[in-house]
Amino acid sequence: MKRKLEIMDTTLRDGEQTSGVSFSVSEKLTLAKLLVEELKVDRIEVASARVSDGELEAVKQIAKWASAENCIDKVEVLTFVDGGVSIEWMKKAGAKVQNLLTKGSLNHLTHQLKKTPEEHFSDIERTIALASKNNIDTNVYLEDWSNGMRNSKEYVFQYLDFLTQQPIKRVLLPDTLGILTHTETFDYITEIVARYPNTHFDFHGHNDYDLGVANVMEAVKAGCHGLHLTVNGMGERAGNAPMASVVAVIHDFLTDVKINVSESSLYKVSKLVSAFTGVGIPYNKPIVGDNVFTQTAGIHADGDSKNNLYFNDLLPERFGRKRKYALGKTSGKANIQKNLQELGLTLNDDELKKVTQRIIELGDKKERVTKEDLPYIISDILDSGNHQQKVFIKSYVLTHSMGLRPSTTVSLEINGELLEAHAQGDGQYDAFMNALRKLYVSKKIELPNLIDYVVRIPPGSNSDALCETIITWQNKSEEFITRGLDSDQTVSAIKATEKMLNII
Ligand SMILES: CC(C)C(=O)C(=O)O
Repeated sequence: MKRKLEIMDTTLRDGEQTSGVSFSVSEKLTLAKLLVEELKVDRIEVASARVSDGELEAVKQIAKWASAENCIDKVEVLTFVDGGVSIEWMKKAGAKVQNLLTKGSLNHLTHQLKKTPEEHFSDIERTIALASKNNIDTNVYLEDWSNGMRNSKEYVFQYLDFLTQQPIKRVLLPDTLGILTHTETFDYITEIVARYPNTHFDFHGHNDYDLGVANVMEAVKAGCHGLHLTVNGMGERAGNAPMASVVAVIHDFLTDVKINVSESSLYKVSKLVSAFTGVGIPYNKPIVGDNVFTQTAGIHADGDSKNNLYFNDLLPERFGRKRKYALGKTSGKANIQKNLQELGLTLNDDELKKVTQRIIELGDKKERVTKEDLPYIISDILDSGNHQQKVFIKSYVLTHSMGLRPSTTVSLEINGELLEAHAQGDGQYDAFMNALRKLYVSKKIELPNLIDYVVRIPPGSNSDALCETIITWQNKSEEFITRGLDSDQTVSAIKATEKMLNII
């Protein structure tokens, strides 16, 4: 039978200790509901007592909602050994579970509180009794517990001997400074769980050495009963163990425990927290980063079509996401084919080769191409293929300087003959057209009139790779359109113009 593991989310308390982050009252309420109702965490720590009027209002609103939903016991507040001030604050807020911050290392106790263990224990005992009297349940944090285990183990066990006799619900073991290795985490928690088999222990891991997830894994293996996590790993300094990675690790590797958290809501919650905090999610953040389900190398896309050779157990669909195939220098035909399939498009070999070539060229220019850009590239390539090219724009110089009229020098090859002209205009493109007109007048050819000029970027594309210029021309009574595609707006107009020169 699987052992139940409680997940406590502390995004709204420790997560808010991320430098520069502050949630508004309504953001806290929205996230509290989402964490409990949709992500289905067991408990949420929503604030520190006494911090501000805003925090009091946030906890009041969360407590009101949670009471109405019969889940007030899931809402926890960090409190202090302060002679009852935090308890009064809890009463005003309507919260019913306090996470009391006490000292888990002799170092903190003697240097910060300047008390003896006995004095500290009796202050704690009074605080717990006062809470009970006011119908408030108590969990107890042993701040700096990890250092305590390393440097003052005797104190930690003296304290736990006392604490486990108190009317409390849980003991919370923080690696406050994120100093533990995974082996230490395993050894310390194994020792503690063996010594106090009837006590519920949570582990609260920080990520200073990027060992947050590894330590949490070892804490679970060692028998802890609950974990403290934050969405996107937000939190003090390097943050806390991140919710999404830990949930995936538990589901895939720690199969003797069960958790309630819903994998398919992780991405949505992660995005919302990022939007509320303004803290971006790194592209490569496991599970929730933008790029983590994107195959970039063509060989991977090819392998995906052959018995899913490049899949692992982290299937994007588990997390409400989709696999993507990047378009760029290294992506190759297989990635393009995967994107074409999604768009419902097919190309022959020659067209596919040309599209691949164009994407490689854009990649060389450091441009990022997306699936939404593809129809534009294809249309540009198919369009170019329709005309026998007899005019080539060989080179041009466009100048645009403050206080001077824009000017262009352009050199053209027409049926093998090289011609050059210089002109000024009201803008760079106007100067370019004036130079072309000069060249064509010398050949007694009248160029069509430009009657409409539209610039757009492929809709839905979130890349900055491409821009399309669509020009409508009038040649005597006939109207026609040419299009140019490039990452540079003026160049896209020049490409559309070169097409016109090859049509007339
Ligand atoms: C404030 C305390 C509980 C904390 O977050 C820690 O010790 O890591």
